[in-house]
Amino acid sequence: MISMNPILEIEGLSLAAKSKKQLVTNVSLSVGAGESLGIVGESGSGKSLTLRSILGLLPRGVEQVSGVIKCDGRAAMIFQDPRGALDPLCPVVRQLAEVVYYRQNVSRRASRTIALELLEMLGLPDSLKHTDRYPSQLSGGQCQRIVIAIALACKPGILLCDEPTTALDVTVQQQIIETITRLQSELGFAIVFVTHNLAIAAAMCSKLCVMKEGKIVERGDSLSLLQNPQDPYTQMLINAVLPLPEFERSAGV
Ligand SMILES: Nc1ncnc2c1ncn2[C@@H]1O[C@H](COP(=O)(O)OP(=O)(O)OP(=O)(O)O)[C@@H](O)[C@H]1O
Repeated sequence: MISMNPILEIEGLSLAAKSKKQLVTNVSLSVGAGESLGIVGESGSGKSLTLRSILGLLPRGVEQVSGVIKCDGRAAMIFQDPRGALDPLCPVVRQLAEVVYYRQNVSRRASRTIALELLEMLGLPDSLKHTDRYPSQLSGGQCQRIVIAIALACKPGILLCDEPTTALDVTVQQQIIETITRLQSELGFAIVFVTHNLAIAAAMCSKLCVMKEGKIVERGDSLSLLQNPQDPYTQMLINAVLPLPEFERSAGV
């Protein structure tokens, strides 16, 4: 699965804990400009560590032992817990304007104007524009939209998403996924989307990598991988997606 015109290439990445325990082994992948790649796998399979290594954001106690990561463009990341990604003591519009100011190299006045435009792009209510609100005064979905706006303020060539909808309820999950997809088609950035939810990954991404115990066990186009999974672990993941119950249309129901 080599991408033409790759914006991100990872070659032979291995990560280990300070205790020498191997956490990620020989992971290689590439993502083309404007492409979306989903990384799926159960908890602890190494998805987040792989994603974090792209930005050099490995947690304390984990180190890269081999491999090369080439990212040919700006990368921005959205995390699982939107509230935790925001400063609780700073109004959200000010946080957004601050990133615009430093990343886009514009005046303070222009940074606020651009921040307000980003709020609009993310479909956030007008009330946020007039009164500066703190993260604790926003819903989880609104906080995640602010986090996405902050990521977009960096004008990324690639957006790294680490389970960005896991902490949200299902209807808000759907809205956030639609928002990311819409912005991708408007702005053209590539996406790496990490999730344990195969259905979400397949809906969002044209290509998938399946990770198990720190290794990629299968990869391919989303549709063919779902229709014809080769690895028993991928088959198990697909079978684990619960089907909707069929409602009986019996008399009186
Ligand atoms: N700071 C750390 N020190 C030691 N081991 C760690 C550290 N952070 C993560 N690990 C281990 O690395 C492995 C991979 O973790 P990672 O967070 O990448 O998994 P994941 O697939 O993203 O899981 P989840 O879906 O639950 O977030 C796990 O076994 C985890 O316990």
